[in-house]
Amino acid sequence: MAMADFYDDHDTVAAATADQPLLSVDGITRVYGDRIGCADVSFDLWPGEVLAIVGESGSGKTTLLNCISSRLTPTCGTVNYRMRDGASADIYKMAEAERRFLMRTDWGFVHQNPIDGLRMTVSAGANVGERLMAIGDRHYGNIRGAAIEWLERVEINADRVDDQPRAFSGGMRQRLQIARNLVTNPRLVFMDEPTGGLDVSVQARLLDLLRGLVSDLGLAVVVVTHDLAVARLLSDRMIVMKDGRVIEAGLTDRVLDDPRAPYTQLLVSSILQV
Ligand SMILES: Nc1ncnc2c1ncn2[C@@H]1O[C@H](COP(=O)(O)OP(=O)(O)OP(=O)(O)O)[C@@H](O)[C@H]1O
Repeated sequence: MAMADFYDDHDTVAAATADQPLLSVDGITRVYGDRIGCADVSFDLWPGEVLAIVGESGSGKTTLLNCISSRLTPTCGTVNYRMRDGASADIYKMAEAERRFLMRTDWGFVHQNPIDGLRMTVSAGANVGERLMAIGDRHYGNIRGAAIEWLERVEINADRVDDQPRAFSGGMRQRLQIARNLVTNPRLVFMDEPTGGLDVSVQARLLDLLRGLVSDLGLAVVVVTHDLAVARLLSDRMIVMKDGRVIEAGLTDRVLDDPRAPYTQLLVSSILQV
């Protein structure tokens, strides 16, 4: 497929496939030797839907996120993604180049630590512009213009465009990482503890910004968090993991207001007591 054709007919296809899942995860299991990372996880993610994966440390959240975002090959199970042309593709049967293209364009991945998702020794503008170049944009003026527009959208002053992220605060770096991910207009963004490691007031501002962007752009998101407040604010639906397995799933408000599994009840009540 020619890069320039990538976004053509997007709206037509999006309308035609709105009643089909964007991502279908079926029986995903990943073991590390005899240790279970995650076991037999299945769910569908719909276009524009935000799904939170919650659970305590070691419950398998990151393993699952990496398996469904093609960063870690599962031991068994399948992940099917509905491409922009409407066809469903098994992400582990794609050619490597096709998968990499998908990750640079239609998907985003926001790491907990912005250092893992940014290039620290190139300018903020280049960090954002680089993703546009990956989809074939070669016009310097356009790229710089889009980068500045995105910096402003994530509340970074345009006059910081030539600064390197090394000179940014933790919150600014995380917002820059978000801009870098969103500039290609992805349909699906994976986030691993996007507000972890930040001060509480910085977290609140970032969450607010993320919530606005997700809703304005109609993004589908899978967000891993151990923080139920993040799940409450961002997600429509959530799955609760324990020892690598899903022990409860449902609409976020339902799970948090009326948890059914004893473990979820414990999680929820421990937060309420804080
Ligand atoms: N590379 C690895 N090698 C061996 N075991 C691993 C590896 N990565 C994860 N595990 C194990 O898999 C299980 C799930 O870990 P995982 O990191 O997915 O959990 P998590 O819920 O994301 O935890 P955290 O919130 O602390 O990041 C744990 O028992 C962990 O020790």
